[in-house]
Amino acid sequence: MKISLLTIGKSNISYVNEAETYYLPRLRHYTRFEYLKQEPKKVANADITSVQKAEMELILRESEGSDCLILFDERGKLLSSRELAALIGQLQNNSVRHSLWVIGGAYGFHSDLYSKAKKIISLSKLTFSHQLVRVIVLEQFYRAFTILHNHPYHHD
Ligand SMILES: C[S@@+](CC[C@H](N)C(=O)[O-])C[C@H]1O[C@@H](n2cnc3c(N)ncnc32)[C@H](O)[C@@H]1O
Repeated sequence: MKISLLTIGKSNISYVNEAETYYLPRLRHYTRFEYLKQEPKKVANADITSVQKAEMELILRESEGSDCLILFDERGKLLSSRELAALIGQLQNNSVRHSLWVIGGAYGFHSDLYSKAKKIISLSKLTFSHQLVRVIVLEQFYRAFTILHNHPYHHD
């Protein structure tokens, strides 16, 4: 299964760049992994809902080529690392060809987007910056694949 991770928002933070340099080759050792970075939408005289709507349209356009849309959102379902690994394994076993996982921008997702997603995953009850979530998700994807391949990285 190809995994695409779509991120929305600017990021020139060195710890994010370092995490990308560290985890992307490790992840690509296990799977076809596409990392898509989109700039936040600029809308004239923008209110938050208009920005969310423009970003939802962008996400839905990206999702046209995939067969499973998954959102990261603090209001979603909390998963352990083993449960995340199990979800990836389940998608692979269900012959999902291409899953698109999305980290929202500074304002989060438009309310209409939630019903279009197959899963909504929370990484914590805390709200993190979109930059920090990139680091967490890259590490958790890597951890998930080491779990699926019984490689000694995850210990519980
Ligand atoms: C700064 S947060 C969005 C802001 C927040 N929704 C709000 O109402 O202000 C940016 C993105 O990071 C991701 N995110 C932040 N905290 C998260 C968490 N605990 N679990 C999963 N995703 C999270 C989500 O994709 C979110 O859209």
